[in-house]
Amino acid sequence: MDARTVLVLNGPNLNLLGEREPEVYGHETLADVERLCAQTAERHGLVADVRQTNHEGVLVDQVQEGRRGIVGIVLNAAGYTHTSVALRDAVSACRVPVVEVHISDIRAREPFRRHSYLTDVCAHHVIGRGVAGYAEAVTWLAEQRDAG
Ligand SMILES: O=C1C[C@@](O)(C(=O)O)C[C@@H](O)[C@@H]1O
Repeated sequence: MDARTVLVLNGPNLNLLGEREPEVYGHETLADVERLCAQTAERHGLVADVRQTNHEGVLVDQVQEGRRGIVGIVLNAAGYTHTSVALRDAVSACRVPVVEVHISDIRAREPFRRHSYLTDVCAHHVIGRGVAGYAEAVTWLAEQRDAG
């Protein structure tokens, strides 16, 4: 990772994109997300480093790894969004902007999804825009870098 890196972190069950509740998350897979992020980053002269883990501590480690010296982090923490103070604390410690992404509109789903521990510590949010939201998030980070 270096000053051209956008770190794209995906939490639990996002490895199942495409087969998991397609009526909610669509038919695109994590490989499609990876391709989209790589292409979007490349258009801005950046490099996307896309990862996925089902483990909370690993996600915390990955956020810490990206906390400085890169363009920013795109974070779809999936289920940990609604449960993890540890992840929120890791995001708070970041010196680079973190964009919260959700494929579905968590504000319009079950009540337990409406609260995010991450929202007020993230610099920007792209929620309910499908997989295309990842491209929006990468573009936002690229624009921030260009403006800064
Ligand atoms: O796993 C996920 C995916 C999600 O983060 C989304 O991208 O819409 C929304 C979360 O509530 C859920 O637990």
